[in-house]
Amino acid sequence: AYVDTKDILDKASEGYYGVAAFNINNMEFFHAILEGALEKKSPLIIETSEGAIKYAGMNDPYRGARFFVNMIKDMANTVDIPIALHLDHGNNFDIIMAAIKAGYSSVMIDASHEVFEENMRITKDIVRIAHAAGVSVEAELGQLSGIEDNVEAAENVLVNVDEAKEFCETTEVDFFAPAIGTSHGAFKFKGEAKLDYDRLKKVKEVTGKPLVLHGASSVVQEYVKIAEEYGADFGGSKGVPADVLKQTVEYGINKVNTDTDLRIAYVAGLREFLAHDAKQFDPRKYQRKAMDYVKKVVMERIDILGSANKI
Ligand SMILES: O=C(COP(=O)(O)O)N(O)CCCOP(=O)(O)O
Ligand SMILES: [Zn+2]
Repeated sequence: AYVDTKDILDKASEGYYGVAAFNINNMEFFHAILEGALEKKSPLIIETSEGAIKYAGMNDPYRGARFFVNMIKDMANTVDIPIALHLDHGNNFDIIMAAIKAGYSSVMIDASHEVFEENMRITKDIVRIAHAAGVSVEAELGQLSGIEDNVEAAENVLVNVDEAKEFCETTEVDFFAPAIGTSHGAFKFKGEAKLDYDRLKKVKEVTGKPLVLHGASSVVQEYVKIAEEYGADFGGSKGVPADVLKQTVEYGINKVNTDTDLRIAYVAGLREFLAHDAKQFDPRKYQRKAMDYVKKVVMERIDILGSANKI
């Protein structure tokens, strides 16, 4: 069934387990993810960034938003796991409105690069509009290093616990993303993967909200190696280890954003298949291994986060 993201995350917060939010840009990733979630009987959050919506809509965001809603809502209403569709890193007002109008379950307003008061003001406005339309809202405090909402953030700015308390009370966001040391992409840490667990625990205590971890991919070396065997160069790649991920769930993380792990698994499968089969040109065949690797990563992640059989 097609559900509100808030419903999935309130249950996860109650039960102290994590639900992965998988990013997609096309049909094949959606199918591979869905196969995995169905096999694990896990609730499923599908999310699309503004880039994904522009990509699917051939630069018409409302068309892109409708494409994803039609594909996902229709499928969701024919299967018996709860599925929500979330706008990830909403930054552009028109794209947030397009997602709400098209029928997304929830939207993220990411004004985390603004000063605190401004982030709060903008978020409060979006919450009012989204709630009036029955759509739940995510927002973020602090910054992940690397590219975020098209803004180059030089280094990590960790969430301030007192600000988090005031922010969540004032804006009434439904779920909240505290920056605790992760970053987007495949090169998250120079040295050891260290997250600020103490800060996370305090944010959970003072906000009581379902919490979101951005930049949560583990950068699974099994697939990095396969991709590199067939020509990829992912040297120096490092993600959030599974045991660290489990710790964050124990301290209150409930939505776990995962994009890079799926991208690496897919490109590993594609490279491997094409290196061994010089004759195949049917996209339903030459993408299958790539989709199988994505499905495997999805199922492994569901086991790590504890959302199997939680439907
Ligand atoms: O937090 C994450 C993913 O983190 P990951 O890189 O660790 O998978 N996300 O919000 C995914 C952001 C994807 O944006 P874009 O489509 O513009 O590349
Ligand atoms: Zn993110």
